Amino acid sequence: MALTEGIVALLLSKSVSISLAVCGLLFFVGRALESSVDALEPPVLRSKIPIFGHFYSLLRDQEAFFKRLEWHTAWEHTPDANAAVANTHTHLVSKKHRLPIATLPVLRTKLYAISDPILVQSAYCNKNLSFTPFAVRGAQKIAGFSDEYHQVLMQTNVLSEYFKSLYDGTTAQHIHQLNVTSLKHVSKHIGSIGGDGMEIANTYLWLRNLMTVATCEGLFGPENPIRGDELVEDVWTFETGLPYLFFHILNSKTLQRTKEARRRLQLALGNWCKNMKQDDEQVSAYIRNRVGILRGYGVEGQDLGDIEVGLIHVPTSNSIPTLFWFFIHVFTRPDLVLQMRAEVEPIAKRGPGHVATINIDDIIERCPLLISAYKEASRICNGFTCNRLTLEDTTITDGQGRSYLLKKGAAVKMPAGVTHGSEDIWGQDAATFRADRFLDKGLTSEQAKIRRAAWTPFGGGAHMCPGRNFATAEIYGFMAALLLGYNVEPLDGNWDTYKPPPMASCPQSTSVRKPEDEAAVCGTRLTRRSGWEAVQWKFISGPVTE
Ligand code: HEM
Repeated sequence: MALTEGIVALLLSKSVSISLAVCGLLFFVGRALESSVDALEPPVLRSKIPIFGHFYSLLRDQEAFFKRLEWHTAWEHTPDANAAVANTHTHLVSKKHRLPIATLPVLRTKLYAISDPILVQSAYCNKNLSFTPFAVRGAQKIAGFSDEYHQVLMQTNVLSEYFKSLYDGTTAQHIHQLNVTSLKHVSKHIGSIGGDGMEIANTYLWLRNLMTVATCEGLFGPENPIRGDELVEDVWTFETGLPYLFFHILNSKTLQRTKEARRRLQLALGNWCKNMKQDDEQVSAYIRNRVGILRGYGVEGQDLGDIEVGLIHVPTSNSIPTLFWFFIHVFTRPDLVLQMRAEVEPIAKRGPGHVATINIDDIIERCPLLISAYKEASRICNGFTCNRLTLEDTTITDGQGRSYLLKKGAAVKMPAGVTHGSEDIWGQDAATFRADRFLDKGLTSEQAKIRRAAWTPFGGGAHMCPGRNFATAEIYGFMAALLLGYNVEPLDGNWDTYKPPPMASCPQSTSVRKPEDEAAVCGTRLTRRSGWEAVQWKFISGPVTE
């Protein structure tokens, strides 16, 4: 009795009554503000914090937000096993459900989160789901270009021509050229390692700086503007600061540093663009085409550099962390190194003058373990959240023929981190690296189909990454040469005692997780393998050779 009276007194106390009233009000305001949800839309998942709860959690938790959503707990009536007649008595139990897709109310709008691989593919292929509105909104914030140019973007055809030019510039013929030019820079670097070997103080920063310049050599040609240490650092300062530019996060120091780095990059690109000849075939078609489109719309000189900065980080921000994790997974496993080396050895052609030639196409066709190990590394480190906007009411369908209505104007988010880490799809050991996972035998055709649909490091549909074949060729070529020609050891002891750095979570502005503390990544020692002491590397891709 005393307890009941105590509870009643507490409920009637002023502060508790006010709190309950505020919660109640927020609840009803939240529900009143929520846009209506059709019965055919995906099931609604509400946040515990009304109105802006999902928005806040998404900003705070980034990709981890979607991992929490995957499992939804609901109370359900379950038949009582002890009842005399089955189903006559039920009791309520809390059950976890995997949610393949959900509607998340956010303020007055809603977003759909999809984690079922077949639904994800159905969304990628749907023409009513578009990336373009995000590109328009994002471009001005990221590049910081003038309102005048923003008007050009909105009122002309420039954006669709620009996107098309990216894909025209990455057809097979252009990719072969990019592969060979970029890997030539890598060859020069590792070819200069002498008898004493090379000590690298920080493995991540070594790969980052080397591959940033190599990639830009391929893209910009002999007059590549991104060569000096300061500009390479600027590319990464700019890339890391993108969320600050995009969401106007007012951390003045980071924002200021990001804007300063952006300005230096814009000036370097502006100078380079002023001198770039439209018919210079030493410059990649990927860059030439899009500068050509802008020139066609009257953009010239420094203005070109101001806009081009918006994509400067794209070719490096994902490939380099992927290469780093691939490198770590492989070289920390001496047995795997031996197996992969045995696979690569027959494809390297030794010629006169200590030249070893590696053909990228041979790696793709004849090194299944290397390719599987790469895919596995990328499955684990890629946490891309794909964004699309529904331009019209549209439906997508899963593998069992269940369809879901997606209403016009809603954002669609597809977190690859969830599908890449799913134990249902990849097995109980989904969280660990298993080099031959992508060679698994004995899968049913359904399982194999789901795995194919669930590996989406490059996105999908009309906006699937146009640089994917360049990125993978750079990584395959570099790793093949390291496996063949070098012993790779950590500076601080042997690999058995080495602990790989923890992975940071993936911000929405990028696709691949970096090491949590880049500055603390351990160093590596590279020494020449016996029999490969004087080798100089040469790469071939398709018909293109150095
Ligand atoms: C391992 C390396 C890479 C990964 C994981 C990666 C991943 C991605 C992803 C997830 C997207 C978004 C796709 C979508 O929305 O469906 C994308 C778009 C894009 N990527 Fe990559 N990328 C990589 C390397 C590159 C390289 C080397 C280049 C350029 C040479 C490049 C150029 C682009 C461009 C231009 C887009 C925008 C395409 C569009 O919106 O139509 N990427 N990339």
